[in-house]
Amino acid sequence: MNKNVTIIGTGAYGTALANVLSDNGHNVLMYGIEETQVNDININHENSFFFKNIKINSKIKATSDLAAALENTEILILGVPSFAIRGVLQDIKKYGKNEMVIVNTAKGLDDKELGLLSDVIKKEFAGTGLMKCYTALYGPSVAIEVIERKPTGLMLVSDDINAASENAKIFTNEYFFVYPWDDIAGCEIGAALKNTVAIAAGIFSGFKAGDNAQASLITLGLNEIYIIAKEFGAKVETFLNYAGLGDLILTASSVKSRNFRLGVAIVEQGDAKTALLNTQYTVEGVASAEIAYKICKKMKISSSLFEIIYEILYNNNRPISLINNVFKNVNLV
Ligand SMILES: NC(=O)C1=CN([C@@H]2O[C@H](COP(=O)(O)OP(=O)(O)OC[C@H]3O[C@@H](n4cnc5c(N)ncnc54)[C@H](O)[C@@H]3O)[C@@H](O)[C@H]2O)C=CC1
Ligand SMILES: O=C(CO)COP(=O)(O)O
Repeated sequence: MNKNVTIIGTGAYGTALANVLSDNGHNVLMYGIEETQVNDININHENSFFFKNIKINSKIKATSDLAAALENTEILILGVPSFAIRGVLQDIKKYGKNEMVIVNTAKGLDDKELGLLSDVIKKEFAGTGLMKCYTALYGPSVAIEVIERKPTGLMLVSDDINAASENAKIFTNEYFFVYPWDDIAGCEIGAALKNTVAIAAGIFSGFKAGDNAQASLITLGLNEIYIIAKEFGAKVETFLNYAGLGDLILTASSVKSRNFRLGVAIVEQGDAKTALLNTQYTVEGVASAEIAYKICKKMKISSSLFEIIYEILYNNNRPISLINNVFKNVNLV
């Protein structure tokens, strides 16, 4: 059955998902704060700020009026970066009218409590009557390839596997394959921290560290992510799957990843401070690096990669220190 879907955010990923859901016959309304993007979607059927010369499904509509956007919503997709989630939730609570299936797509953690963003979202909606169930979408899915309708495998995760199964069907089609899963902690920590590993992989690439080194770095990253995620009750199986291994491989090896490209830029521009000043796009791995570092300190977890990358990003340590030190004294599972 066709659903009324509202997407919060007219960014790259929100637009890509709008296209998938519109292809699947659902009624898609995007809410954006950038008037030019809203107009581009409605008038030209493009979101050219993110995707040059690419037409999106002409049935997709956009608005900058949040109350109107939430009028008949059955499925609500949070398509904004992690830093914007708390603010967006307050707005949704103000204007929301119906009980909605929440689908989070932000790949980040909660910087205030050093915990899961899903816990923040669930807590904010508790008692409002606005949340039918909480779900989140994770997996290797760079927006440009989704817009190009290239095959993509993902996981829709929820505490309730039946809710995950039911809502996975809304997204699934012949190029977008969504598998239901029930390990929110594993998926969320995997998705947030793979971005930081991708920055490290970009630094390795910038220094031409070699293919052996890249493969070892990705393996170390997966180990360290799992060691952290285990503390939150994550399942090991999540890390063998699209949300864990899949998204890590993609982001830590593709120049289509903004996190990977930041790592390369850090080497090209000499240090993280300069590269960050020149970065204008969303790079979730920077905030995740600080959160991972603090979680490791708090939980007394020894983490070679996350400690070194934190020092590079936040104390402007020399990027070469990653290559020189990351494989010394590692903690492997
Ligand atoms: N781009 C990608 O390939 C993928 C991105 N993601 C995740 O999706 C999340 C969003 O990423 P992108 O779409 O790539 O970011 P983006 O930078 O392309 O777009 C972010 C959008 O959020 C909007 N926004 C910011 N604050 C807002 C607010 N308060 N109210 C309404 N809109 C607001 C901006 O106007 C912008 O349109 C991130 O957590 C990212 O990690 C997940 C999978 C793939
Ligand atoms: O999460 C992503 C693909 O799954 C997108 O990665 P970037 O944010 O590094 O571009």
